[in-house]
Amino acid sequence: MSGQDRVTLEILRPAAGGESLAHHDGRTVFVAGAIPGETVDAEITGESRRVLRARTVEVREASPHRVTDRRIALGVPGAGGLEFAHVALVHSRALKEQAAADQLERIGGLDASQVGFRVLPAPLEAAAESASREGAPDTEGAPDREGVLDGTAWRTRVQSAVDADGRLGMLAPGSHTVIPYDAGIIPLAVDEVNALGLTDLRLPGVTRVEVAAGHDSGAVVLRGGGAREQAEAVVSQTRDWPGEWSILAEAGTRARGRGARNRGGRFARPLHTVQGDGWVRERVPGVDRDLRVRGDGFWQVHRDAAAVLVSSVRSAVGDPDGGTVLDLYCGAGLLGIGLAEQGHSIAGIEGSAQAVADAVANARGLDARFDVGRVEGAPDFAAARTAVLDPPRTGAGPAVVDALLASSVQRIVHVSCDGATLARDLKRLVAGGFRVSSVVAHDLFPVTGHLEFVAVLDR
Ligand SMILES: C[S@@+](CC[C@H](N)C(=O)[O-])C[C@H]1O[C@@H](n2cnc3c(N)ncnc32)[C@H](O)[C@@H]1O
Repeated sequence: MSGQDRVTLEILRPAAGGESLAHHDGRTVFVAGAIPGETVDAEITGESRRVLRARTVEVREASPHRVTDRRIALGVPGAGGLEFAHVALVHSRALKEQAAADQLERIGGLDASQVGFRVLPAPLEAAAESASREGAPDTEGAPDREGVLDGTAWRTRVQSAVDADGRLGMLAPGSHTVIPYDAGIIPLAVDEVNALGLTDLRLPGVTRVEVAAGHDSGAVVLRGGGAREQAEAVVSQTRDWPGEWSILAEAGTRARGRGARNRGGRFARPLHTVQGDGWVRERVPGVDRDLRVRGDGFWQVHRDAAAVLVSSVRSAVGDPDGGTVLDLYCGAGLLGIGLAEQGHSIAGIEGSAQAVADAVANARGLDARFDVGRVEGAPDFAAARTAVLDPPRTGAGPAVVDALLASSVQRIVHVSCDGATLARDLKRLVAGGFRVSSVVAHDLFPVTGHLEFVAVLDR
C-alpha cells in the first residue's frame, strides 16, 4: 500500500498513546484522529507485515464525543502531541483508561479491575468540571475555566521548535516540519506562560525554546547555534514579566565525556546563564518549603502534578516505621522531601548531579540523603523496607527490578509516565514474589495520549 492509499475503517477500540484500533484485510490498523464507534476514511501512513498505521482524513460517522479539532483554535493545525485534540476531555479520559487497562492486562498479565485501576482527573480539571456542572461563576484570579474544561491550560513546562525564520511552533507528527504558533498561544500552556508573549519572538538560529514557569519565577532555555546571540532579545522581553526570570542559552560547543549524554541520549551543550540565577522556585501545596529546580532540570509538567504525586505517594507509603525509604530517580527531591516532611528517613538516588545538588539544597534540615548515581548500580537497596521509584519513560527495567527483588524492600510505590514499561516492570516484580495492591492513573497530560500511574506493590 502506498502513502496515498485510502481505506474506510470501523474504529473498534482505543490503543495506547491516543490512537485507535481497526482491522483491514486481516491486519491491525493503528489510526490517528479517530474515536471508537466511528467510521472513518483514513490514509495509510505506514505498514509492516501485520500492522498498518493510518491517519483519519474524513469522518463518515462521527462519535457524539467528537469536538472540533482544538488545534485549529490553538493556531497549530496538524501539530503532533495533542492526540485527543478531537475528543471531549471527559471521554478522552475514558479512552485512556480503557487503553491502559488493556496494557496492564496484555503486557503485565494483571486484571485491571482486580487492582482497582481507574483514571482520575487532576484537581484543576476536576474542579472546573464540577463548578461548570453546578453553574458556579468563575472565581477571580483562577485559571480561565474554558481552557481548563477543554484540557488546554495545564503545562508549566513547554518546549517549542523554531523554524528557519525564527518563529516558535510545534512539530508535525513524526517530522521536523515546524507549524508556527498562529494564534499567539502556546498550546496547553498555563495562562501565566501565555501572558508572556513568547509567540511574538523571532529567534533565527535557535532550534528549541524551553519555558519553565514556577512560583513567582521561571526560566527560558534557548538551544541551538544562535542561542547566545538571541538571548538578549528574550532578556529585553522579560522586563515586563511578573516574578524573577532566568535566561539560559546553549554555548556553541558540545559537551563531551562522562555525563554529557543527559538529555534523551543526545549530547547536551553547556548552558550559559544570561540572566538571573538559573533556578525556578516551586511552591507545592502540601509541602511546607519552596523547592528549587534548575531551569533545564526535570519537574512534573502539569500545574497540579507535584501536589497530586506527593499526596498519592504519601498515602501509599503510609506512616514512618523507622526504616529508610528509597527515593529512586529522585530528581530535585520532590517525592522524598514530601515523605521526609512526614518523618520518613530518605535515601535518594539520581543520575543528574545538578538535580542532586538541588535535592540536597531543598532537603536542608530533613532526614534525607541524596546521591548521584545510576539506580542500576545503587548500593543502598539492602537496608530499605520501602522503595519509591519514578523512572523515565523507559521504566526501571530488569536490572533495577531484580535488585529490588533481592533487597529487603517490602513495599514498592512505582510512579510511571508510561503504561507499557510500567506493566513490564510489574510483571517481573510479580513473578519475583510481589503482589500488586493497587494501580491508579492521574490524567496529568490532558488532550494527549499520556497518563501518570502510581502502582503499589507488597510482599
Ligand atoms: C520522571 S523523573 C522523576 C524525578 C522526581 N521523582 C520528580 O518527581 O521530580 C526521572 C528522573 O530519573 C533520572 N534518571 C534517568 N535515568 C536514570 C538512571 N538510570 N539512574 C538514575 N537516575 C536516572 C532523570 O535524570 C530524572 O531526574
